[in-house]
Amino acid sequence: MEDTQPLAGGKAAASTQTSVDRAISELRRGGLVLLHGSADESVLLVLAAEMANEVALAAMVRLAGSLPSVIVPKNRARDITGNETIPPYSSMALPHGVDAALVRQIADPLFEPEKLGTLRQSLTIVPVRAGRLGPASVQLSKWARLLPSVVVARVSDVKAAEAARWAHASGLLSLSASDVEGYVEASARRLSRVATARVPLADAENSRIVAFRPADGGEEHLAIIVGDPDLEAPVLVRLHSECLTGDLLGSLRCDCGDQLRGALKEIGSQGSGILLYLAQEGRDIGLINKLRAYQLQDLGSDTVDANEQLGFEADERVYLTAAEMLRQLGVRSVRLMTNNPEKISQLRNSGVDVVERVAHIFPSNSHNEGYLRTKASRTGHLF
Ligand SMILES: Nc1nc2c(ncn2[C@@H]2O[C@H](COP(=O)(O)OP(=O)(O)OP(=O)(O)O)[C@@H](O)[C@H]2O)c(=O)[nH]1
Ligand SMILES: [Zn+2]
Repeated sequence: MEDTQPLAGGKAAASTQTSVDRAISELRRGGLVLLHGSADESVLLVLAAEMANEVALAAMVRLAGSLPSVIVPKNRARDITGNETIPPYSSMALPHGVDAALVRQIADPLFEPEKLGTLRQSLTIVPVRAGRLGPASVQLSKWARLLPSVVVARVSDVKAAEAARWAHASGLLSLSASDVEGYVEASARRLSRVATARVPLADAENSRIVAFRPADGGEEHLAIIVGDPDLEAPVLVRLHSECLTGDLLGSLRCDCGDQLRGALKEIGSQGSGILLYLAQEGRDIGLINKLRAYQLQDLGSDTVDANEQLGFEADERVYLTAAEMLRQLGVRSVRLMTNNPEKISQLRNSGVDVVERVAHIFPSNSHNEGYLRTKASRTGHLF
C-alpha cells in the first residue's frame, strides 16, 4: 500500500473545483463572492448570512448597486412571517439601513422572531426559483459549515459573460452556478494519501493510521488499518463519522463513543479490518450547527426535525470519499459494520461490494434513548 498522489483531472475541471474551494473559504471568513449563471443569466453578490458584517454589507450595496435580500430556509421564513405555505427557500428584501447584527438574527433559527420587532412586518417573502443561483448560493453556505442562509444582491449592470472579469477588477472571487453542480463528486476524487504511521491503540494494538488529505483544503480523513487485511476477501469495515462530543468528550447524547471504541475492539478481536474516520461532524453539518441542533432538541424537537429546522437535510452525508479511500487502499469488497442502510446503498452505488451487514448496536443510556428511538423510527436504522 504505497502512498499516492492526487488523481489528475482535466485542467478546466480543476479550475472549476478550485473556484468553489476558494468561494467556500471566503464565505466562511465573512467575505463576498460573485456567483453568476450562464450567458445572459443574472449575477449575484453572495455573503453567508451568519457571517454578515458591516464592511461586507456596505461593500455589497456599493458594488451591486441594488438592495440586498436574505435567503432563508422554509422553517425560518414561516417562523418570521407566520405564513404556513412557504417554498423550500424564500428571499426577503432587506429594508434600507438594516445592520449586520439584524441580518444575523434573521438567519438564526434560535433567535426568537418576536425579538425582531417591527422589522418583522416589513419582511415579505419572495420564493427563490428552484434550479440556479439562489439554491447554489445556499449550497455554498452549507459546504462552509454555516447556516443555510445567505445575503444576496443582484449586480444590475453586469452580464454573466462579463462577470469573471468584473469580479477580478473588483477584487472578488467569482464562480458560476454550474461550478457548484458536480462539485461533491469531483471533490471526493481529489483525495491524496499522504502519511502512514504505526499507532498501537488500546482497543487494537496492531494498528496503522493512514491519512488522506482532500484537495479542497478541508479536514483530513483517516483510515485505521488493523492487522493486515486480506484484500482478496471481504474486509471487515466500519465507516465512522466524526463526533467530537461523543468520540473525544464521552458525550452521552449519542452512541458514537461506544460505536467507535466498540468497532476498534471488534476489528482487533477478529484480527484485521479497517475503520474509516470521516470528517463528517454532525452528519456533515459541522460542530457548531450540531450544537445548534442540540439546543433545538432541548426545546423539544427530535434529531431529524432539529436538522430540518436549521434548514439542513436530516442527514447531509455522502460516502463518496469513503468509497474513494477504500479504492485507494485496494479494498473492493466489505463486511460493513452498521445499522444504517443508507451507508450500504451509497457504498454499493459507488462500486464497493457490500457482501454483509454486521450489526453494530450498543446499550442505550437515559440521555440517548430518545435519539436512538428516532434513528430506528425515522431514519431507517436497523436496531
Ligand atoms: N446533526 C446531528 N448530528 C448528530 C446528532 N447526534 C449525533 N450526530 C452525528 O451523527 C454522526 C453519527 O451518526 P449516527 O446516526 O449516530 O450513526 P450512523 O453513522 O448513521 O449509523 P451507524 O453506522 O449505524 O452507526 C456523527 O457525525 C455525529 O456527530 C444530532 O443530534 N444531530
Ligand atoms: Zn455522536
